[in-house]
Amino acid sequence: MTTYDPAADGAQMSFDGRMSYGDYLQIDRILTAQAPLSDAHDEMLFIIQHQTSELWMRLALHELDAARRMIAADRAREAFKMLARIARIFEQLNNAWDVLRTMTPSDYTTFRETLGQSSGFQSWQYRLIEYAVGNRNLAMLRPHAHRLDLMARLEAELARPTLYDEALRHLARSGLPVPQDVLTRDLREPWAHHPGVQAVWEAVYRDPEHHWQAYELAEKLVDFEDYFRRWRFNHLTTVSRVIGMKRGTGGTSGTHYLKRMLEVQLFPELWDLRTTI
Ligand code: HEM
Ligand SMILES: N[C@@H](CC(=O)c1ccccc1NC=O)C(=O)O
Repeated sequence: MTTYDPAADGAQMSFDGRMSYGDYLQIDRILTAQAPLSDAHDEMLFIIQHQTSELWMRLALHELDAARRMIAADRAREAFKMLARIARIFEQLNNAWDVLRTMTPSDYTTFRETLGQSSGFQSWQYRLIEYAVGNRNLAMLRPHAHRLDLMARLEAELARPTLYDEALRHLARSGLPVPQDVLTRDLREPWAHHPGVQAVWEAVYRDPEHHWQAYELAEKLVDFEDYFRRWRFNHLTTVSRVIGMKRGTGGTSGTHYLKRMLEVQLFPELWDLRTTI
């Protein structure tokens, strides 16, 4: 059998002056951005795990922005596709923990010191996601105070309605009795459980056929929160496996802090209604 020659099949082989794969995707820039500070074998894994996570977070933010715009324009059906994608992105991030978990405590201690006081706690994209979906803790702005550009982005996010705000405004426009104080709330505040909102969602879930779009939107939100929680849980489990009860490099109590974050509920009424309907 003769060796297969892709050129004979028509494959383009000459990229002098033509845009190639690497040009379009800026592969050189991505693949020169790994700079381990130690000789530890696992530091490359650690860096790539975080860099790929940040890339997926970039896409999640892109989708979250578009989903909110669609809901604000009463084009909820188009937002469903984006919300489904965001949940899948989180599934991807969840699966990625399996790779990092191959790093034992012995492996990690060989380079943990080189990380100094840096920590995922300072990920501004992660904070933007938390803010976009309603977990608006202003204390989390402080690690970014030295970067005015990032502060401006985080502040701009805090001035915008969250995903949940947009969903509730959409429901109000469609005629459901969303309480007025919810629609005019201080957007910089974290979401607080509201009985009037729960009553609206209860009405939707008691009669899905009459509120099909609101019902579908609610399930998309729950799905997202479900995957997001799994991410928090996987993080906590990985951290317990790798550093036990040690304090975090970012200065927090470590697993204790992460356990507390696991208690955050983004859309509390959507969970509580399951008990009451
Ligand atoms: C061996 C692996 C890891 C360990 C031991 C670890 C440990 C920790 C600890 C202890 C904290 C609390 C903050 C502190 O004091 O440092 C934290 C926060 C955080 N980590 Fe990790 N982490 C690991 C992997 C990752 C990965 C792969 C990501 C993905 C981007 C990540 C993202 C974050 C984020 C976003 C926070 C802030 C969470 C929040 O404020 O709710 N971590 N991590
Ligand atoms: N907080 C971790 C360090 C850590 O995981 C980390 C360090 C630098 C950049 C990203 C990190 N990932 C998540 O916190 C620790 O205490 O070991």
